[in-house]
Amino acid sequence: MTPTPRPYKDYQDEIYLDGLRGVVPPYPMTYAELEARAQAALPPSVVSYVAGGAGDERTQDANVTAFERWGLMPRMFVGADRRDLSVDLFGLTLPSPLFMAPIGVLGICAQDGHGDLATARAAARTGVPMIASTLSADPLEEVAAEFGETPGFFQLYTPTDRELAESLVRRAEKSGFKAIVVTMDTWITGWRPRDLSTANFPQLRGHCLANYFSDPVFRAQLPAGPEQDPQSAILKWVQLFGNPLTWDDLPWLRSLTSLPLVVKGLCHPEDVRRARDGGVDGVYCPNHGGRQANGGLPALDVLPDVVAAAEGLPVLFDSGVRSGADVVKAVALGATAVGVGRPYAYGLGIGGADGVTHVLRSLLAEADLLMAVDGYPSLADLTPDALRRVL
Ligand SMILES: Cc1cc2nc3c(=O)[nH]c(=O)nc-3n(C[C@H](O)[C@H](O)[C@H](O)COP(=O)(O)O)c2cc1C
Ligand SMILES: CCCCC(=O)C(=O)O
Repeated sequence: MTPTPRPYKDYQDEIYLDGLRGVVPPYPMTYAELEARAQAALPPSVVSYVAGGAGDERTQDANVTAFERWGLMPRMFVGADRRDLSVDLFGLTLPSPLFMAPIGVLGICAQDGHGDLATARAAARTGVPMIASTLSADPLEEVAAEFGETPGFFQLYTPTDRELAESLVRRAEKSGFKAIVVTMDTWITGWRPRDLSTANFPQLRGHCLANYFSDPVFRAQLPAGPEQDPQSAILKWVQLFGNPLTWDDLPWLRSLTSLPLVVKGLCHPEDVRRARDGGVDGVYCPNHGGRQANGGLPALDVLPDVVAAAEGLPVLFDSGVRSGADVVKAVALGATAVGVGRPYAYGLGIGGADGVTHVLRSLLAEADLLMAVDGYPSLADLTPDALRRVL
């Protein structure tokens, strides 16, 4: 089936039309303003958690500036009046390459504490898939129930207890998630000075354990229900959370599900090849937004080698994407789908589901308009040849 091309620029039309009626856009139109407004609206401890990264945050900053080193070459006489941003991923036709990267403890960004549900509603409205984190304030079944027609993916933090991992995956399958994304780079948290100086990390646990507390396998290991004895439940979670997996575990991970299996955190081409040989359906190349390891390469710089090593397997990318132009550049460098993290968390912080919807629609409108102006009517036209390195 040929997907109908979507004019994402319709968001621009709506904003101008509103302007003619005297309506001032309620949400910021640049990332800098979005970040500033969200950081002013959210409590300082939430800001330090969301905005912070590892070490002196050099890698986190480099993720963003890496995009400045690439420029899209404009092409004329193309007549790009209809753009097609659709993408085939795991047998699904997605309306665009954009997706929402998994964000744990997302609830704290929303006024009512239910940020996962609000984000899922924005996914339903925009068609932009959400990868729901294991670490959520709302059980995955309730998050999935908000997706509407938009497919959702479940991100697994693999616990040390295999039975619990299996249970989480079974629940995700039953709830209709369309892929399982296993995150490899965060079985232990990196050195995060902002969280250390506010010492707020332990408090976050009260806001992200709904999937564990609602899990029968987890509950069976507790002396009493988490409702009666939250302390024991949290201690049990600390024991079970981080599994330093090795390649010997990959066959087991693969056997967990017949859904598409994606491995998140792969940046080295040899790891990509090995994961591919181990039967994964997609590789996901981020550096966790610079939150885990400082001093590494910007994620965008490793993307071309990851794409080459993936040999045609879908490559999901995130880390540092802040604009529609960044989405276009990541696609041109070979990403099949492109994720954002902090931008939508900030959208949630300033406007709940509406704020997330605004952020996503703005990214899509900007990407769409860039493809129109520069003469790239479809994603297939966006190849490395479309880019030049800025010297
Ligand atoms: C507050 C926050 C929480 C995150 N939690 C998770 C998580 O639970 N699971 C995961 O795989 N990645 C998590 N990530 C990493 C994101 O999925 C993504 O890799 C990163 O945010 C992308 O970078 P960006 O924020 O620069 O767009 C988190 C990122 C942030 C900012
Ligand atoms: C224990 C990890 C918390 C969620 C996460 O992945 C992050 O904060 O980056």
